Amino acid sequence: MKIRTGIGYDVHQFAEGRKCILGGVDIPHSVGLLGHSDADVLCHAIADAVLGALGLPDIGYYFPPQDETIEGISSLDILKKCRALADEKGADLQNIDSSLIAEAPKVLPHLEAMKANISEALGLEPEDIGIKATTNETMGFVGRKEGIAAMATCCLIIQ
Ligand SMILES: Nc1ccn([C@@H]2O[C@H](COP(=O)(O)O)[C@@H](O)[C@H]2O)c(=O)n1
Ligand SMILES: C[C@@]1(CO)OP(=O)(O)OP(=O)(O)OC[C@H]1O
Repeated sequence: MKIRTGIGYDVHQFAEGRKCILGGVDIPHSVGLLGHSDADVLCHAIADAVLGALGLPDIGYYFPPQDETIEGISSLDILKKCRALADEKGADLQNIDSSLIAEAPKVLPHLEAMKANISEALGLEPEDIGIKATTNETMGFVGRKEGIAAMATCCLIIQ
C-alpha cells in the first residue's frame, strides 16, 4: 500500500461577459473568469492535484486548450475524468484540500455548494473536501482584482 499526495495550482484572469464559476457554482460577480473551458480555477487546481498524486500528466494533457470540442467544458466533468483515471489505477482518493486567493467575490457563502459539487464529481464525501479562501491583502495581480488563483492538494492510497 502506498499513500501518495499531489499538488495543483492555477490562475485565471477576470474578463467582462464571462461567468465566475468556482467549484461548479456560478457566483454572481461583476466580471467572470476567462478560459477555453468554464475557467473554474478551483477545479483545475484540484484536477492537477489528483493527477499529480496518480503520477499522471497534467490537465492540459487530457484536455488540450487547442481542442475545439471541449470549448466551454464544465470543469466538474474534468474532475469526473480524474476520478475515472483514479479508478483505472485502483487508487482510493482520500481527501482534497484547497485555497482560493481572490480579492473578490466573497466565496464563503458558496463553500457548501462548491464542496457538494466537487465531492460528487470525485466520488467523495463533502467533508473530504477542504476549501478555504483568502484575499491577497490588495497586493499583486490578485490584489488588483485582475484574476483569481487557486491551489490544492490531494491524498490517495494505491494498493
Ligand atoms: N474571496 C474571498 C476572500 C476571503 N474570504 C473570507 O474572508 C476571510 C478573511 O480574508 P482575509 O484575506 O482578509 O484574511 C477569509 O478567511 C475567508 O473566510 C472569502 O469568503 N472570499
Ligand atoms: C481544461 C483547460 C482546457 O483548455 O482549460 P482552460 O480554460 O484553458 O484553463 P487552464 O487552467 O489555463 O488550462 C487547463 C486546460 O487544459
